[in-house]
Amino acid sequence: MGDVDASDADEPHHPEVDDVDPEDDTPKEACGVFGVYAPGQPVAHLTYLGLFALQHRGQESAGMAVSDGESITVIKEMGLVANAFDERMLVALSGHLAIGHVRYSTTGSSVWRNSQPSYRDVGGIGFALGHNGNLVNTRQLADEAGMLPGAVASDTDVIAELLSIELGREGAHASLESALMEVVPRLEGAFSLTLQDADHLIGVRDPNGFRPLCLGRLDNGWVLASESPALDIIGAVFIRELDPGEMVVIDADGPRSSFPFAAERTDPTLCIFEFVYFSRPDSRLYGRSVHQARIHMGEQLAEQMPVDADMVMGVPESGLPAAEGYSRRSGIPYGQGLVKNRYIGRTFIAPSQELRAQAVRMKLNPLRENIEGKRVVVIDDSIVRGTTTRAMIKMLREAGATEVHMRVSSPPYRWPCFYGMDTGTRGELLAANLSVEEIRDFLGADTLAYLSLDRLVSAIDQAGTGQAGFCDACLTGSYPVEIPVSLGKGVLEGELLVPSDARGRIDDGVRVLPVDEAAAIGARRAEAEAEDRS
Ligand SMILES: O=P(O)(O)OC[C@H]1O[C@H](OP(=O)(O)OP(=O)(O)O)[C@H](O)[C@@H]1O
Ligand SMILES: NC(=O)CC[C@H](N)C(=O)O
Ligand code: SF4
Ligand SMILES: [Mg+2]
Repeated sequence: MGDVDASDADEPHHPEVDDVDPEDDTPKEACGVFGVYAPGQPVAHLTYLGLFALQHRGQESAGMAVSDGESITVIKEMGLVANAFDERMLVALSGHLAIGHVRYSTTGSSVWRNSQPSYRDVGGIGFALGHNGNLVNTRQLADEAGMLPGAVASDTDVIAELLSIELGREGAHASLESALMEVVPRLEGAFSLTLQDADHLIGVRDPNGFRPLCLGRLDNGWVLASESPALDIIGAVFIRELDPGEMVVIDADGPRSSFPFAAERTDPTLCIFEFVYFSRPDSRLYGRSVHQARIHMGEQLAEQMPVDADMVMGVPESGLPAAEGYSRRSGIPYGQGLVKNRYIGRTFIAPSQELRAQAVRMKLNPLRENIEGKRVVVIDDSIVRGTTTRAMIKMLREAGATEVHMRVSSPPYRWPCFYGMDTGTRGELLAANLSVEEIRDFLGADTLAYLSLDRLVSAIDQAGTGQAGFCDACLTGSYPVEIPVSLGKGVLEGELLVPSDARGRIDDGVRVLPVDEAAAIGARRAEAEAEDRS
């Protein structure tokens, strides 16, 4: 197990685990953060439960830091929450304050050293930090602070280092809060943070609010979490979402707010994919039910792209609510056409190259009796590289579907994300270089249609009123926070930088295929054809 105390929290003495399978082509999650301030309560257990509820946001590593007012203990391990902690460990972790983290890496490879929380102890102030999001000025910050190559590998550790430098400046800061006021305005990109020192729990949300963060109340305490189901699971009452650009400090006097960012930087652009795919359906974002929003997406899709068919089915899990909506609006009966193996998470890793072709069948299996002889409308929330969708359609035809009409409850995913989701480069994105008709042909569907952006936004609006404003950069190429010319996951690890190819907008009239992207598409087609032959 990966238990360490604060004194050796930064020693990379654990076996390193390679990056997750490069063949896995489903969208990657954003991380999950959690924090609880609750004197007299088993905060380590509460953090365990909170992280369990956020497991869908990251499955590479899990960790927590617990303070008893004197010292902070950090425990982190590669893998799932259930693997990282056990009862014996949690019982030993007494304290009144804790933070927790589940990781899906976006800057810095998936190794124990980069797992979170990050811990530092400087100038008599020990602190731990958990981060959901991704900085876009990581290299610049590391250079400005004079960090030596290899000193840190993740953007989160850069934040921890900057805080350490501030706390180490003679007479500059008496508290973590004061150091944060200095450091967070220098960060650019996406960051929902939870932090703690011995006696304070702190939450910070970047001025765009790319990633969610909410505040909840326990009988005698307070909770911060990426998503509201993490509050439900520990019996906390949802109070509100933190505002973009807000910092909340919680201690014995309760929570207090401040806004450390320049007012002109505040520009709410919550990731629209939190509604489409990332967040749990039982989450509330911008005061709206994610489940209801997904149902409305399906209804809008039925209005926008109707089709004559016998049955509507969803691709489990996240395609199911939109399928319900499509069925309701179209009047075509809803049925279950696929069963998903519940023990395979979102980061299913194909055990070997040979087994990769079977990977989708291990994840999804058709219900022949429901499909045979039917014209089916298949609803999914998104297609990233399309391998899952392509294999799934083939499976449905083998199970006897006479027609397969694919409907996607979001627009084509054409641009890479730099704000906390790891989708790879443009060359890896199916819709980046192919027309809808070419994608339909590649997937082997009879028809294919995507929900328009206007209708997607209006579906979310139908689920409630209140704050709005979205990032839709992966759909439009319009990035709310500027991306440097080159930005890649290994920006601090000496890897060849991956060109972001991120600027500008799609010109639908002209498709320009850089040589490497054309090669990537060609290779994928050849691979698919080889699969077909086997
Ligand atoms: O680009 P593709 O290969 O077509 O993959 C896209 C699929 O991956 C995601 O589902 P995932 O299985 O990760 O999770 P879910 O069960 O929550 O829907 C997404 O919801 C699509 O179904
Ligand atoms: N997906 C995320 O939110 C990742 C957080 C951070 N950028 C990391 O790589 O650890
Ligand atoms: S680029 Fe896409 S996935 Fe990334 S934050 Fe924006 S909407 Fe979300
Ligand atoms: Mg899915």
